[in-house]
Amino acid sequence: MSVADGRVVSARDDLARFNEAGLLEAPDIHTAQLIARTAGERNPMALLGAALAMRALRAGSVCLPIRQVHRLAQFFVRDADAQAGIAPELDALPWPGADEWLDALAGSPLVGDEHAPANEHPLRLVDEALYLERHWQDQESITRILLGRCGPFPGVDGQVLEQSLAWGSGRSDRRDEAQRRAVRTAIGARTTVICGGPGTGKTTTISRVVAAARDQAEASGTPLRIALAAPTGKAAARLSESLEEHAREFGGRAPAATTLHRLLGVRPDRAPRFGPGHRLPFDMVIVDEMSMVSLELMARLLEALGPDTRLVMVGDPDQLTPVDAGAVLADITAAGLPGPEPGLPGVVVLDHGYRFTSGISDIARAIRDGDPDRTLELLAGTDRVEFHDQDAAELDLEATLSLRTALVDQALATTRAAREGRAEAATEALGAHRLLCAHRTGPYGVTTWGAAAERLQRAAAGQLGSGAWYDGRPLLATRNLPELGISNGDTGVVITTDRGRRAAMSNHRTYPAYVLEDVETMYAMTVHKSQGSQFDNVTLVLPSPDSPLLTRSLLYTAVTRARTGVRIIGPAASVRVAVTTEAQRASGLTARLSRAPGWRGR
Ligand SMILES: Nc1ncnc2c1ncn2[C@@H]1O[C@H](COP(=O)(O)OP(=O)(O)OP(=O)(O)O)[C@@H](O)[C@H]1O
Repeated sequence: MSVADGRVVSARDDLARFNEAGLLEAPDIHTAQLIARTAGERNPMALLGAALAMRALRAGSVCLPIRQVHRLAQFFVRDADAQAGIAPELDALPWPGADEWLDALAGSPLVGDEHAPANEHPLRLVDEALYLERHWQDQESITRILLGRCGPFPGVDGQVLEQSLAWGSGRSDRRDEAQRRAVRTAIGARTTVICGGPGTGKTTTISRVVAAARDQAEASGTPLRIALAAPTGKAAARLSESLEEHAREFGGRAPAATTLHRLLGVRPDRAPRFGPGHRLPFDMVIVDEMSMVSLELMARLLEALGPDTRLVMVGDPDQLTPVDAGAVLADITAAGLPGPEPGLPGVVVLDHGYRFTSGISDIARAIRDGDPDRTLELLAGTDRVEFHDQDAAELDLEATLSLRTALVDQALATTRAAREGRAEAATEALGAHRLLCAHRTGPYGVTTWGAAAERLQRAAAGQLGSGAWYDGRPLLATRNLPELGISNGDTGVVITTDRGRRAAMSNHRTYPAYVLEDVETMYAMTVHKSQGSQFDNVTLVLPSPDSPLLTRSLLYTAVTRARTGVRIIGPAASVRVAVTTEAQRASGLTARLSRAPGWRGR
């Protein structure tokens, strides 16, 4: 068996065709062949199912729904093809008929059914979808635990809760009502989801939930046992920082947020420290940025929670999904979590934007609604929004005055602050504008656009030397450096201080060059990397309409990174494709929850 140019030489017949088309890659085929050999399975349809289930997982799907495999397979793209904007040609491939394929899978020794004992088969076919056993078990675990966690949390002091909810009275604002409902549910229910776009008051609401939980603890004479967590170090740091800002308003300090991995004590090659046999010792666990939590992490989190711990999940289900398989926030939201009492659902939606200029939130809404005409109409006629309806690869940066000006102004402001050693001013100037690309490489990618922006900005700011540590150099951390308090995705600027050249990072600390190994120069970044950050102005480079990376959540995430201004470069056809393409992440979670007796109608 050998691999040449990503082609698996031993892949026979159908598998070879799917491999050549770029749909299946070496790990998918090798794993499928290995498990088939172990079980003595030779049916090519079973092998193809197994290999595609592996592939689906790498594309973020928890299972392979056999009747929708064609739709899902649009997203099974080799990374190099995706970056080059090449979509797979699905029609030319020898797809088995769905009925025949399902029969072959049901009869295969590789595949168990819904009632098969755990771990007896490597795969499982349930509701016409093929799962890898481990992911089926995670999905079942989530379903079972969530079902047991619906409804009211016992022992809530209703009178104290009413007092906690009495903020803003006198200048009461109807828009606060959703936030009040969120706090009421978070305190009164075992499980709550609070969702909303950027600036809808999610963090404000978290701090109010913490204050209300503290009121409950004080009333019962017990200490407050609360944990705050997020899926990434950067998101955890950002949450801690925002809560600190709110602390004055609500009295007392919120506990520092940590990563979910750290909270659970996730260890390589061993079960996490906290799990079914050793539960987390909290009355409440609040998880922010839930849209980035995978199926597997969600299963581990729920398994570590006892019935006496409330869970509050906060996030924006319309944002890009996690790197690993699953889209649990969107799935649970779609299933409609039951709340603590009739008329009070477990999912609370915050839909008033407090931070955006209304133009950007209108565009975000049109994208979220999947309305390409309205999106294009708003892009053309909204203040502080620019739409360059053209192929971005043909754009002349020098001749595009508004973008050129934005880049030059940013370089001058960043460099001036850097030379004067003003760390905060330098990082602020860096955040005044961000160039975002959907692709990493190629004519629409970060490498091309970052290089063009670098040439322009360095020339404008007079940074012509060849050394890496020049004033104003924008930085991006590419790894978590917990000992330095730096998270993967943190940005910064090289500045001159009386202690020499240092990196002023977005965590408000400065570091000497020699301690920072895993940082890159950042003149542009991918939309994925930008998730969880906001900038005053954003320029988004869209690829051509045939790019398999163009999806609604990508465009929504990019546009909602901007606080005040958005510029989009790309043809209208690409906007249309993005708005109308929902990224497909197959999962059975919504269906299993919705179907469970007692889920709805509680
Ligand atoms: N009820 C309210 N009345 C007035 N201002 C509010 C209210 N809720 C939030 N804000 C303000 O709106 C801004 C955004 O709030 P917040 O940071 O809580 O939103 P968010 O949803 O967490 O945003 P992001 O997703 O970007 O983190 C803040 O300046 C906050 O003070």
